[in-house]
Amino acid sequence: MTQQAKGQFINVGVIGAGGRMGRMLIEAVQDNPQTSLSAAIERQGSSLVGADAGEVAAIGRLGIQVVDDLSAVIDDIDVLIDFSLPDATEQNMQICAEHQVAMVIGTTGFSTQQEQVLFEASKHTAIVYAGNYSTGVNLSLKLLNMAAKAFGTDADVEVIEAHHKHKIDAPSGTAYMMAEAVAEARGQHLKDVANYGREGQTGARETGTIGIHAIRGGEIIGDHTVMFIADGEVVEITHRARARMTFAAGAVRAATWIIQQQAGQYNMQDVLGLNE
Ligand SMILES: NC(=O)C1=CN([C@@H]2O[C@H](COP(=O)(O)OP(=O)(O)OC[C@H]3O[C@@H](n4cnc5c(N)ncnc54)[C@H](OP(=O)(O)O)[C@@H]3O)[C@@H](O)[C@H]2O)C=CC1
Ligand SMILES: O=C(O)C1=N[C@H](C(=O)O)C[C@H](O)C1
Repeated sequence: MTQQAKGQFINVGVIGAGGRMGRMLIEAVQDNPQTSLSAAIERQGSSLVGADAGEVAAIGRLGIQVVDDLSAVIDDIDVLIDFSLPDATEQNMQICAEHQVAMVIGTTGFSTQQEQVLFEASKHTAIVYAGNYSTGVNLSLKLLNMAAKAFGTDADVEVIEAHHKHKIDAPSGTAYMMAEAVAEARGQHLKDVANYGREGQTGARETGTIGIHAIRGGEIIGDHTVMFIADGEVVEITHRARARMTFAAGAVRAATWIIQQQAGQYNMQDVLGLNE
């Protein structure tokens, strides 16, 4: 029987509780009628350890102290939401796999080896992993699939993303997902056709390649545009995030869904039923 069927809250732990997303996630967990914050975790040495998680998120006291050790609170957690750093998420996946605690992962910038850790962890527990938890971006992936199939390689595709100056990885996880959606629809592997930025004597554009470009500045929350540049016409599919809460609310929705799934790796399109 699921937590919901028993009429209880789903106990959610948040990693990176003091981060831009962590604070939003604490608020989103408390806003969702099915979920309740049961643990908030920060890195060792963080000045926030010992603080009240609700006060960190500016939503008032919750009586949950920020801790620096996931293992110490793992038994209090049904689903762990992790938007932090690749190295931290890598360790957390191993702890969750060992304790069979479900995860919702938003961290971007994984190495190939870290993607392998995710694959192994998902044999033991249910994990949603997505570079973007907004409904709009996941819908855009479907539109990109349609556009890529319609144009094939008759259109030159360029992906442009823009984010705040604090972002430490590039291109964004969303830009990768979008480029992958186009490549897959055209029967290509992204690694064979991606062209990251351009500089110097590049030569003429090669048909079938996908250009990917990252802009960083100010406090841009997250903008993505994919251009299909064909002879005589250009189609642009653009998504602009207006508030981080759209990602946080999506991740909490994913938490309410993943608690009912078998071990395995899922994405936000699975959560939204867009893959049915
Ligand atoms: N999938 C999606 O929809 C979205 C994904 N993201 C991704 O989420 C990630 C976080 O983004 P953002 O919130 O802006 O970044 P922040 O730097 O604001 O937040 C990261 C938080 O994680 C903390 N942290 C670092 N190491 C550990 C650790 N070992 N254990 C626990 N906490 C730790 C940091 O602490 P400290 O600062 O003290 O080091 C910080 O509070 C990025 O990878 C970003 O790309 C962001 C938005 C949406
Ligand atoms: O770091 C961010 O802020 C964001 N990261 C995600 C990504 O890398 O795609 C999602 C969103 O665009 C915000």
